Amino acid sequence: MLLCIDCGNTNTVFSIWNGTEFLSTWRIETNHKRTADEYYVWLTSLMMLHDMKVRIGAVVISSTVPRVVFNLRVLASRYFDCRPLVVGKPECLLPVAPRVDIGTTVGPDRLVNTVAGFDRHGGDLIVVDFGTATTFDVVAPDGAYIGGVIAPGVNLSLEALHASAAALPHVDVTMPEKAVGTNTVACIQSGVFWGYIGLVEGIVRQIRLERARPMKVIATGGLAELFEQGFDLFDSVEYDLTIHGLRLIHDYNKGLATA
Ligand SMILES: Nc1ncnc2c1ncn2[C@@H]1O[C@H](COP(=O)(O)OP(=O)(O)OP(=O)(O)O)[C@@H](O)[C@H]1O
Ligand SMILES: CC(C)(CO)[C@@H](O)C(=O)NCCC(=O)O
Ligand SMILES: [K+]
Repeated sequence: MLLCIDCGNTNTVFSIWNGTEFLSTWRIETNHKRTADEYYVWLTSLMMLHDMKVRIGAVVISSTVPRVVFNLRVLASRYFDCRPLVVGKPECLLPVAPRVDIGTTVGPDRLVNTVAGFDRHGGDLIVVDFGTATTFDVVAPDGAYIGGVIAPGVNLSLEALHASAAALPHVDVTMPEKAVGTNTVACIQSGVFWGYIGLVEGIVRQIRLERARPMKVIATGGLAELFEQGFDLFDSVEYDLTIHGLRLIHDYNKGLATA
């Protein structure tokens, strides 16, 4: 079985692929201090709770936090007796190389989203990921990542307001009833919610103008659903996009190794 690990700046997602489907998806806060032993105890407890008796024989990792990769490598070698495939490392090949400025390192999550989006929808695609940052990945007709947009994430924007303005409380994001807030919380919710609707609309419009062609827009990440309701922003919302891309990249590299 294949263990797919998607490590973001806030959360890390583990998912087990049995060759046909993902059996389970579990989420843990990202923390570079967590040891391989801690990961293993957590993982095996969840497997036992779900009555899963699986043998993991391969691991694929995408990490936007370079420091956590060390302990995840130890996890793979100590407990699963394998060398993990790490997206972004030279030994991990992609079906199509990204076309960006020389010396630029593209976030591995964005490369993975590109591969997954292209597999499901083909090229001329914009993948919007609502994570710690809100990213837009632009996929060319041949499946290459050719650039995109990095905007502050929704929760990050809310935290920044609370942290920097003495009178502004911590607020959870939600869709407000009206744009005109009649109390502080409603004002903040309006600013962030309608602000992000406008941000997505504006960025997509601008990318389409620049590319001068129709571009499909798909969304992923925990908050995609919130922005999906009632608005025509996305052609589809796919929560499993990153994990799907990890599996594809693993299969692609395995195919090359055995070819
Ligand atoms: N309605 C909601 N209100 C507030 N937060 C939400 C809501 N729905 C989902 N979330 C948050 O979205 C997050 C899941 O999103 P996702 O995994 O895409 O990004 P992340 O973990 O925040 O960032 P990263 O992937 O960069 O670590 C969860 O942390 C969850 O708390
Ligand atoms: C933008 C984030 C933080 C989104 O997770 C990540 O993809 C990243 O750290 N990227 C590196 C820079 C880039 O993608 O151009
Ligand atoms: K993510």
